[in-house]
Amino acid sequence: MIMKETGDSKDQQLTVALRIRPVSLAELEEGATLIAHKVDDQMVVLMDPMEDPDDVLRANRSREKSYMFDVAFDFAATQDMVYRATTKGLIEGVISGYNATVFAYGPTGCGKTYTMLGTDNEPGIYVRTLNDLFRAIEETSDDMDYKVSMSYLEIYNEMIRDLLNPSLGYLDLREDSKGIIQVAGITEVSTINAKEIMQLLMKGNKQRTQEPTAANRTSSRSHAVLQVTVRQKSRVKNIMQEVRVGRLFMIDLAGSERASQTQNRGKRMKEGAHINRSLLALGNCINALSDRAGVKYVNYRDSKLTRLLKVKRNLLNVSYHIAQYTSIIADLRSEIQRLQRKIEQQEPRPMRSDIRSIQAEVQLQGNPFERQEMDQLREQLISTFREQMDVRRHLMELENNYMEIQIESSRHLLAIADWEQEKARRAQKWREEQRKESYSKDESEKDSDTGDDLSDVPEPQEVTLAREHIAALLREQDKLHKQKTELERRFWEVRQRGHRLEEALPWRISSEEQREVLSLLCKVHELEVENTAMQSGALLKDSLIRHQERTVRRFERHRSLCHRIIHEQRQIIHESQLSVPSHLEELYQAYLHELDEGGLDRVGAIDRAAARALKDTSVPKLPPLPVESILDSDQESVRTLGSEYQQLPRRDSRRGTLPPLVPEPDSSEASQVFKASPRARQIKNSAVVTPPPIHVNGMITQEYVPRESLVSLSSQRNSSPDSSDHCSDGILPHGERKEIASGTKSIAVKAARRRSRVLEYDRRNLLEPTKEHSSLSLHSLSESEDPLCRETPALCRPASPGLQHAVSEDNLSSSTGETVPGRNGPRRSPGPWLRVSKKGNKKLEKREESLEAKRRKRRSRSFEVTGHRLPCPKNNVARRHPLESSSEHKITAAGGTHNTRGIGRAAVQLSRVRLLQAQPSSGPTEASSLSVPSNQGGISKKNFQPSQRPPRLNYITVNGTNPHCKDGRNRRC
Ligand SMILES: Nc1ncnc2c1ncn2[C@@H]1O[C@H](COP(=O)(O)OP(=O)(O)OP(=O)(O)O)[C@@H](O)[C@H]1O
Repeated sequence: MIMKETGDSKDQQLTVALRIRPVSLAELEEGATLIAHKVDDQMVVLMDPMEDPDDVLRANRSREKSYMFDVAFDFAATQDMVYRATTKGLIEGVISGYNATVFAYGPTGCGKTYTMLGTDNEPGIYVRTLNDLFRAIEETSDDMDYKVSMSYLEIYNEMIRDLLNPSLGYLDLREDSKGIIQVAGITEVSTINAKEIMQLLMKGNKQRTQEPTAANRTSSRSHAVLQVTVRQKSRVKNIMQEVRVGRLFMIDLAGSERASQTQNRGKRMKEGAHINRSLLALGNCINALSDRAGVKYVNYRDSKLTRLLKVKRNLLNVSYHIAQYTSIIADLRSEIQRLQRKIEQQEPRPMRSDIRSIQAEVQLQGNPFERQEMDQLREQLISTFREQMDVRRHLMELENNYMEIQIESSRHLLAIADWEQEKARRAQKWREEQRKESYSKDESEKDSDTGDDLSDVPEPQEVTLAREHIAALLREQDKLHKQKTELERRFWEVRQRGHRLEEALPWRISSEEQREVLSLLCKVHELEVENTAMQSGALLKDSLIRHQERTVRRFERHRSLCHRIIHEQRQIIHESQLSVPSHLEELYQAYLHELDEGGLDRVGAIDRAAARALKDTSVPKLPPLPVESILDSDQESVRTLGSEYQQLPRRDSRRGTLPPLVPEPDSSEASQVFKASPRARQIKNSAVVTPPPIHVNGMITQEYVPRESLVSLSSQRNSSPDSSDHCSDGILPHGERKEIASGTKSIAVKAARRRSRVLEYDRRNLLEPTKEHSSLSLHSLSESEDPLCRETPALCRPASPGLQHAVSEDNLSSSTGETVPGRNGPRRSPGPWLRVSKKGNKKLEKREESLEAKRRKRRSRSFEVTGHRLPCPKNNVARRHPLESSSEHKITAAGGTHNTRGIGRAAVQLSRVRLLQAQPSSGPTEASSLSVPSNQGGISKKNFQPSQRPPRLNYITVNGTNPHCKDGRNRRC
């Protein structure tokens, strides 16, 4: 019987095969009969040798037994059949680093040695296995480096002897540091010669302890173990070299016997006892290993055989020493050099066909006169093309510089605007202090100490420097503009010259082939020019995308600010239990709905996606540049971009109705303040396709084109020759910028004028017909700038005391010399807020009026600006509206008491909040695009606060796997 075992303890495979030995001649002579019969490939029947048909008492008690095996062979089976069925399949595993054991088990004389060792003519499993093993190694030796060693030993009476060198005596079993059992001092033979191995084995087998027994004349009284070790490692050098070791044990066990049958006595009997004990230990181990329920402990120590066969992990990782790294590196270097030599030896192949070499070939075929003519023409063409390219490149550089100057200018303008804002804030503070002091003094004293001392506030050095820089940048810009105009003119001329040469080709060159070659040359040049134009376009596009992304980020920031303001105001309403007009409530519901739907998030997402798409898209192929508009290639990119904007979903256009941006430090405040400047209008009318202009109270104040885009686009506009008449910078008309630089007028003054114009316009067109509207100019200011105010006046009421802030005492319109109509017009019902204010002191009201009258007389030459700050975020909001002051007279008109001031302050705050929302609004028509269906789902959100939005639940789905096994154990299944 042959058993084979493979794998480690977690994956045992045990195959049991049975071969029925033929009856020997001697046995036949003794009248023996065959009692084992193979029924099929797996079943064997063992007849009852004592069966006697005449024995009536045992007639119905047959002792016939059937046994099942993995494979069953009868006496006709050959050595090769047995080998193939039991052992051949193990070889692949062994050379891959697995262990395997094949052993022959059975009673003495059953044919174990014959099966394992065999004869010269009929070699058994040992030799056949080794033959196939060596063959397999040879087949894979290109990639792997193998080392095969072999040892042959016997275990006799629990003692180990080296069969290849018996003189060594008995050997010990030892376990090394890695837990591998080794036979200390055993002879290991490294050979791949099968014949040699056979001789060695035969020789070793003769050394084996054999004694004649009653059952077998050459009975083996020991276990013979042939151990074949295959070590392998990859031939590819690596830092961590993996060495795999596979072992194959082929064992010819001593025959199990019954003392009664062998009739052994004395020494033989003692041998038999050892044999049986070790076979029992082996049987126990096999049973334990083959127990599928998972036996935790396998007792290998009961016999030397089982200890030797103990299964251990057999993969060794060898960390190579640093010296070996050096050798690996050296190997790799030499490999690189070898490959480099190989590349060098290869014939150089032309990468692409060169137009000039083709031309040379063609020329060789033409006549000398034509050749000369062609040479001349070619030279002319090439020099023209070269010149064109030079000019084009120069233009690109200029445009780039131009853009940088504009960005730099924007930065300085922002610094100036910041200072104006700061100045206004200080003025406001100062006025408040003065006012407080004035209350504690009598009337006569007030006249002497209420002068305007702020005119002497020294300007910080950085602001002065900013003004100087702007002046220098303006000069630089002028210079660049002139250079650019000149270059454009040159480019035009050269381009025309090239065209004329191209047109002259047919009549100057008669050879069709040569004409073709020159045409090709022209084509190549055209492509080069196009390429340059594309690069220029790509640069512009990149810049626009960057600006756009920044704009979106700013919108998002601003949106979160609005959320916060709405939320806080809502809380005040809620806490004060104020009644909210129904239309305002509807708007609020619409706002909540939008939040729920994530509409604004989608807008942001669309923006980002569009920007990404633009970024990812390769530079679009531009159409051939017409000579007359070659310089407008960049504008073409802008157009493309514009059209891409247009293709965005409808919602995207709503961005135009969003509030104005809170500028970032690098953006241009001026471009914001002067958004209605001629320059901006020029851009609006340019070829750039943009969403509809944004109306604030009927006036076009801003286009959708982001401010930063305005800055960058301006350079492109200026690239056309006819742009020279316009302002030379991208932000402001030249004159205005010079004014800023010289500091004769502040930006604030300019903005105030514009604001007043808007105010006046609004008052006339929008507010007066609405009798409900307040006559307070302060309210008017806020309402006039907010479409929401027009639709929902309640929104524009003063905020609760919780939002009170300081109030400017200046009249914006009077400071700019323009009157505000309707100041004394009908007042809006004060509502609950005003009711609160009316509790004020009338005496104080009177005093306030009187003060106001005096102050108006002393009003400074220019208006005073205030810089109210919202609680958060400080800078952005404040900076955004440096000029949004409210005037003292408004307060007076509202009642002139302390309490009324309080109302006014609150109103200022509220109006500021709303200004942020309102400024870029598109008026009523566009504003409608902002509104979303109010609470379509009919869900009541009356008490719903933004902060109380239900948490979003994320469900995590684990696909198909249960972290716990069926058996409940927490391990990977
Ligand atoms: N399949 C076979 N075909 C022909 N002869 C066989 C076969 N099997 C065994 N024999 C012969 O039977 C005899 C006993 O065989 P063998 O020595 O191999 O038995 P064994 O199991 O090794 O006995 P022991 O355990 O006592 O060593 C040998 O002479 C051998 O040649």
